[in-house]
Formats: sequence, C-alpha cells, structure tokens
Amino acid sequence: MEMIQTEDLVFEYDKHDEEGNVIGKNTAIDGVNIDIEQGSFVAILGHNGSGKSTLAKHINAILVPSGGTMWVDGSDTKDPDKLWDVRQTAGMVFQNPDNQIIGTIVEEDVGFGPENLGVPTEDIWTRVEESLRSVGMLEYRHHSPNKLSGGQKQRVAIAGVIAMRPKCIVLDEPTAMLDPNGRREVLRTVEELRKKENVTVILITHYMEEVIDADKVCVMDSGHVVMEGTPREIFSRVDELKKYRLDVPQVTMLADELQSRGLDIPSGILRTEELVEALCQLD
Ligand SMILES: Nc1ncnc2c1ncn2[C@@H]1O[C@H](COP(=O)(O)OP(=O)(O)OP(=O)(O)O)[C@@H](O)[C@H]1O
Repeated sequence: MEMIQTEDLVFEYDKHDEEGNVIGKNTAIDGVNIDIEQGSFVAILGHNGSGKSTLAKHINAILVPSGGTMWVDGSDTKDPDKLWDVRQTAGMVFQNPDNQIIGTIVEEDVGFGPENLGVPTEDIWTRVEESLRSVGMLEYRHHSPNKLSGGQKQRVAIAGVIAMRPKCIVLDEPTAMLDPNGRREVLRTVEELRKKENVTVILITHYMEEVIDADKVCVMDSGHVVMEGTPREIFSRVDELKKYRLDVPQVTMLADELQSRGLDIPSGILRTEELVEALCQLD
C-alpha cells in the first residue's frame, strides 16, 4: 500500500521584482511521479535548489500542488476536507531543532502536539513518556531543552512529532546542523523508529553516508526525479551522480579507485566491512 504517491506533480513559486511585483514563475517541481510504500525508508538526495524541500512541504500540505496531484495515505492534499487527515498522517522534522522546540521543559514540549490534537490529558502523558523513551531521551524529561546538545534537541523534536502518532515522518536535513555524534544519534533514532513503529520515513539529506540503509533513494535535479533505486544501484552509477553534482560515500569512492587500478572488487560497495571482505577475498 502506498503512503505517498504523486502524479505529474508541479509546483511553481512566484518570481518577484525588487518592488515585490510578481514578474513570472519559478518551477521548483517539474512533473514528479513517486511512490513511497507504507513502512519504507526513502531517502531524497539532490544538489541545492533541486526541489527536495519543496517536495517535502507537499507531504503535509504546507504547500499544495500548482499542477498534478499528491496523495498522502490516499488523501488528495488539495482537498480542503482532507487537510486535517493529511497533517495528522505526516509529521515534519526540520533542520534547526531550535525552531521546533517551544517548551521550556522537555516533557512539556513533547506534550504540545498531542495537546493540540485534543488528546485527553492522561493519554498525553503516556504518549510523552513513550515518545521520549523511543528516542532515548526519557531521562531528560525534566530538563530545559536549551541545555541539551544539538543531537539531543533534535531527538526531542522527533519525540514531539512521534507523540502525534503520524504514519509518516519527513525529515528535511535533520542532521545538517549537528556534529558527527549528533548525526549518529539522530540517524540511529530514526532507524529504531522505523523498525519498531513501522512508520514510513522520508529523509532528505546531503550526506551520502546517511542513505545507505534506505529501501529506496530518489535523486532530484532541477525539479525532476532523475534517478531512483536501491542505494547500491544508485551508488554504482558514479558518472551520473557526478552529473547531478553528487558524490558517493567515501568507501564507495575508495573501492572504485581500487577497481580502476585493476583490483577485482565489485561495484557499488557501501560499507567498510564490505570493502574489507572484498579485499580479503583477493588472491
Ligand atoms: N519561498 C520561495 N520563493 C521562491 N522560490 C523559492 C522558494 N523556496 C524555494 N524556492 C526555489 O525553488 C527551487 C527549489 O528549492 P528547494 O528549497 O525546494 O530546493 P532544495 O533541493 O530543498 O534545496 P536545499 O538543498 O538548498 O535546501 C529553487 O530554485 C529555489 O530557489
């Protein structure tokens, strides 16, 4: 069953002159057709300005299509009667946790979402506890968010989203402002959520290493989805990736370099252990 589906999705921003008059259109999404299965982990890659955030904002109807259609769990995001369903189905996590955390105490912050949904008070506390536990932040429930590290704050922001029990979480560069430790914490959290809660995860990122566990990777360029496949398929197409100004994970690059020097190593290596294994197999 599809959680997200689009048909010829188009989105145009208005182009303005210096006085703010509309002088034309800028097509940010240009005929995108994607299917994202329920419970899957899909990563979206693409150079700056390729349309990733614009696509993400359609998933909880912050933006509605200028053309074509997006369905979220079967609801057309253009249908005003479905807005509430769409917003409840898809939770968003953005780059900067400071913009998403509004409470002065961690547990209060996580409780805001369910409170706004009208969840009864006792259930709110159950949800707060469960959500903080699932991101590994329960022991910080009485802390002030501004004393936490970036990675911890982002985990609190994720807890705030999962407390609303969305079927789908869209993370738009959630690790861009974090140090390597924070990045690892957040990615581990996302992976656990997917395994335990069966939520659909859509991760937008610039870091190639973050997508190697995805079920599917979509590469965007100039508003189009230009590549689609498993991480192994995508990272085997190095020349194409270069054309879209993207890299491959460092270990893949190293493996390709060794291959081009004549070593018998398979293409599309994604993990250090795979490269070590391949090297150990050589005569
Ligand atoms: N609010 C806006 N008004 C006008 N044009 C916009 C607006 N937001 C984005 N754009 C334009 O739409 C296109 C796609 O932008 P978008 O932010 O979706 O790309 P992106 O792939 O998410 O980029 P990044 O990696 O930098 O976040 C770009 O040309 C961008 O300049």
